[in-house]
Amino acid sequence: MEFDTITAISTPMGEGAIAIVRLSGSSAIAIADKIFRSPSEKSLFEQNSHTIHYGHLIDPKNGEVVEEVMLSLMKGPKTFTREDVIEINCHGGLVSVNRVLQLALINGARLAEPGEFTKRAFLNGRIDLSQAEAVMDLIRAKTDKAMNVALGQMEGRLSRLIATLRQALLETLAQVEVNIDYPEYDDVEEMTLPLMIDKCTWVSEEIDKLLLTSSQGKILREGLSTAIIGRPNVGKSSLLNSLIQENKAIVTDIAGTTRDIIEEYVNVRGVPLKLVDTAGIRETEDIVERIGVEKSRQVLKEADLILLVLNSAEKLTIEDRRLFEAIEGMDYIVIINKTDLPTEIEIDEVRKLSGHKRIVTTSLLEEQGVNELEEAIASLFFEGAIEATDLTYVSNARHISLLTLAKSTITDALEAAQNDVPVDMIQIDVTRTWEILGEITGDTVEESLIDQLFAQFCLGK
Ligand SMILES: Nc1nc2c(c(=O)[nH]1)N(C=O)[C@@H](CNc1ccc(C(=O)N[C@@H](CCC(=O)O)C(=O)O)cc1)CN2
Ligand SMILES: Nc1nc2c(ncn2[C@@H]2O[C@H](COP(=O)(O)OP(=O)(O)OP(=O)(O)O)[C@@H](O)[C@H]2O)c(=O)[nH]1
Ligand SMILES: [Mg+2]
Repeated sequence: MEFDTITAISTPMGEGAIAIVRLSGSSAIAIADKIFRSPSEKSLFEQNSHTIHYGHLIDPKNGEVVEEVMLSLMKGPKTFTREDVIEINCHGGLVSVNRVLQLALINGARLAEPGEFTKRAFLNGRIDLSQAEAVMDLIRAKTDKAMNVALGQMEGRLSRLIATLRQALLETLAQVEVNIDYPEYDDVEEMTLPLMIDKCTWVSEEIDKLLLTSSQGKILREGLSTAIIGRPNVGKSSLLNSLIQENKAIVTDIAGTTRDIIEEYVNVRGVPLKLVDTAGIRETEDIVERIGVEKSRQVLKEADLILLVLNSAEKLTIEDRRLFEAIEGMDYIVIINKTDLPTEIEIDEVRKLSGHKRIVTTSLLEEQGVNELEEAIASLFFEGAIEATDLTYVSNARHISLLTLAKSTITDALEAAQNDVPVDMIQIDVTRTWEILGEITGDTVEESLIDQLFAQFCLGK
């Protein structure tokens, strides 16, 4: 496909020693040639692809030197976008980068939309939609594991699996057509239904496997939403601070210190946590504190994991017991804090209240027990997890919802086939499944959705 030539700043604005302005499109080299002069005065058209050149940017209107740069020349189709690509490495700093961008714009390039370079890689067939989405996930990845999931998807793992499933469905549909067109087989249904049942069962099982990875995949991507709860003054904010190894949350000996929700991302032994420090939960007359307590209850509802903090130096209270009730059935770890003080808490009672759940004792003041807690979090997450490396994870909400939809249409097809529903009815469900799976890779997706997806990218990507 032929597109106009786009340009954008591909590095963060106003940060860093060097910045990159990127151009892509059929006139990228011509535009660069107009504004770039190397000491050898050789035209860029005479240079080989994938070479880098030192020189100056010159304003062709007045011959003035605009910048000193390094320029990379990459001729299509072996480029990020499959088009001719020029990358100008200029000095960092807002003025320099903007000058270079202006020069490119004045000389025939158009300002790229967010994600438009990656969109071209998609439109020119170098990557499919799920791979393009992985590029975005990669930028946003907060941990090694999240990055590996994105890399796997970018390399086309999910795409290949989806393509295999679609191919199987297509072949089944083709075979059904053959059976219908050649009715020398006296019973089309008899020929066709077992084949359909067989293939639909396989596709359905594969979709199930993918969906099974989705909760872990989503957590790797977005972080395990982890709420720190407990009565006022037990050490919740101290816990947040020691997990993130910074003093983000205010810690005082005044009960009711934390009134708003504090959120922090941390990487605990490869598990990304979105940690939420909450206001201590108690009945309170203070209006500000009460709003905080209400929010804490809300956070509690949405959490994937609860860290319940108790005070070792006090007897269990009715509020502690209520908290145990509130988190029943959820994943939680009990932390008995302040073990440096004389023990008052009824440990056996805590064991009973928490059932089989793990209990960790800490003295956050003396920095004791944090390692054990980290271990408990990591083992909870990876417990029973299948070998993470050779799994194709699904982590993207759009993909998960499409897979769920595909699962329901293939189940419809399967049930119909098992109940001797006429073949042409089953064909509709199988075709629909094929279409839905195609939306993941972008084969059967609408243009407006494509635009919307790429618009979420950062500028210059
Ligand atoms: N300077 C710079 N660094 C960058 C990028 C970039 O665009 N520019 N990337 C941007 O995100 C990433 C690298 N990703 C890339 C992916 C594919 C191709 C590419 O040219 N693919 C060709 C194969 C080239 C070959 O075989 O030699 C192709 O698939 O046809 C280039 C970069 C990270 N670093
Ligand atoms: N002795 C002792 N004191 C601790 C320990 N951990 C925290 N503290 C102290 O307990 C007090 C309360 O700690 P915070 O972390 O603010 O408690 P919180 O649960 O966030 O309290 P609220 O925000 O008021 O609900 C502070 O004075 C801490 O220094 C510990 O292990 N031992
Ligand atoms: Mg607090």
